[in-house]
Amino acid sequence: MFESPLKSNARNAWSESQEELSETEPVSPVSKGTRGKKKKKRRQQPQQQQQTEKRSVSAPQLCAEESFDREDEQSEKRYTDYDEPIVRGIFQIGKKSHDVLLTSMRVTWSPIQPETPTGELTVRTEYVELKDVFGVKVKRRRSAGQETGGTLLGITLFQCKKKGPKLKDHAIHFNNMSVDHCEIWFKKLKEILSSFQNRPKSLKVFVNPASHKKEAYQIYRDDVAPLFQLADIKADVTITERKGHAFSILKESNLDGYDGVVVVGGDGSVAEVAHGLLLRAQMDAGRDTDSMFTPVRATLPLGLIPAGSTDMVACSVHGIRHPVTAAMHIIMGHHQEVDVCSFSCLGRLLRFGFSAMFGFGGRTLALAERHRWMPPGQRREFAVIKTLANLKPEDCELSYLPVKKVQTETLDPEESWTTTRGLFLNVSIMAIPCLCSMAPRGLAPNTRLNNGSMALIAAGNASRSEFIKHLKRYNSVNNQFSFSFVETQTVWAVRLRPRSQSSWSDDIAEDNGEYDSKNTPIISSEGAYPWNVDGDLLEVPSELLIRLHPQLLTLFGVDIEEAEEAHIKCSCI
Ligand SMILES: Nc1ncnc2c1ncn2[C@@H]1O[C@H](COP(=O)(O)OP(=O)(O)OP(=O)(O)O)[C@@H](O)[C@H]1O
Repeated sequence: MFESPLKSNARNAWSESQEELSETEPVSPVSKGTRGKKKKKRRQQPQQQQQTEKRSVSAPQLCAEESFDREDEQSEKRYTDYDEPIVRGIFQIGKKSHDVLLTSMRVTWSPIQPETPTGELTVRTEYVELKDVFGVKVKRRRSAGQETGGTLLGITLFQCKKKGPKLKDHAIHFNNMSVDHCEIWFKKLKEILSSFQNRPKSLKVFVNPASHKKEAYQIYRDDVAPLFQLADIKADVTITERKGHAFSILKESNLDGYDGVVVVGGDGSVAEVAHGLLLRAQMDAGRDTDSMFTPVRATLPLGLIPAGSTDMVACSVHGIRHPVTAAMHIIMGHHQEVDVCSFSCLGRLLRFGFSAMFGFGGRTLALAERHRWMPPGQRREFAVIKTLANLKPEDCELSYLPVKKVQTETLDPEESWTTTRGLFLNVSIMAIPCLCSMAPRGLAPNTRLNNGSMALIAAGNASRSEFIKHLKRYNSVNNQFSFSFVETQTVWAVRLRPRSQSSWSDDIAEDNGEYDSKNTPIISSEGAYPWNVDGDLLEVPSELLIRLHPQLLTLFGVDIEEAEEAHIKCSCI
């Protein structure tokens, strides 16, 4: 059936605004050559050509094999290499009429030009691969306020284009006012596009309206939803009302009809949704999460639209903090397997996640959380400065399972653990690189999204100034690990048991004199130690076990090698 007028106002407005683009940029030029002498027999005089053009406009050629004579077949081969032609016709692209051919793999077009007196003709053939096309729409001109009908102008293809590290949408207009002509092209293109299996058709979307500068909904509405509509993706949107809202929906709802889950927010939202998806998978598979279970993979891929303040997970999987790039990865169905950690205490699963920090990282977050009344940037800077001022090492027993040791030895797993006891300013465990503007190469630059291992980065006891130098190097070209007190390991599992007598509640006691007047709630529980797990505060009463689970989750995105350039400098230290 001939679709259109476009279904929603938003879509109409979007599509019609594309009509303003009178000239289409050239896309993927394939040949600039001379097709003169060889093609002489086929070349028509301008009058003949006009007739052909008129005929094609009212009657597009469906390219059944028998519809081409031998010579035509040869010329088609030149266009398509090996691809069978499906339909061929004439469209105006930009200001010129073009001979346009659809095959199952691409749309190819070349301008129809009169022959020169010498018979030489330079033809610029261009094409767009259908694997890069995510939408096709009928293009109509409508007057202001008109919602249906309108003059048919042709069809528009929407292409996903790579520009540096970004993905962008790009419209290519094929103008032809014949309804029959456009109908055939539209139907054929739709058929091909709907056959791409990885591309989602229905998504569950969570938008956290409280993320960062409270712009998540606007980002979704303006940058993402119109692209989903162009790609004919149905989006079931929940605007979360509180922490844990997305988690409870994922735990309890029927997710059968969805091809993926999308979160619009920051790392805290991503962590909540990733944990929800993974926990749901364990529940569905009957895993006992109160034991040393082997987790099953999440069934649905997760898309991340960055709208938070750090967006480390989104940056690690897209290489850039750019909502349109993130949306295009979802639409095109780019899948990236990602390693995930589980965090358990006393044999019980606390949560799934990507990264954890103990010591400086945990204390800073705990302090920032207690000052939620401050604006986010100010709160973080305050917490970093205050924690640095009170910098104290943690007395811990740190054990880890190094990757090499387990691979090369067939020992009892317990004997493979390496254990050290000592004072640590900070201990980080990261399953993914954790790229962010403050650490453009990543907090763990030597780990990859799915290399089957985690980075353990332990900063031992050192002076405040040495520790600050180490932190500052995350935002510079110098190696942040080339300090004698910093040790890195590639590991499969980590156990950390704090042995300090003083828990982080001591920091609160120190802090209370100054901040009681603000009525800041004390969120610590006696004897619990603060961990920063994906930007979320996790209070752990005793030893925490962190295990790596290779490729447990699929994200929409690609593995990137290059980090986003740091545009924002960290001014807090
Ligand atoms: N309506 C809401 N009001 C308050 N908090 C919410 C709401 N919906 C979700 N949350 C919670 O807000 C927390 C923080 O959100 P999020 O991570 O998206 O933003 P952020 O903290 O600004 O960004 P980042 O984590 O990248 O620094 C999440 O843990 C999430 O569960």
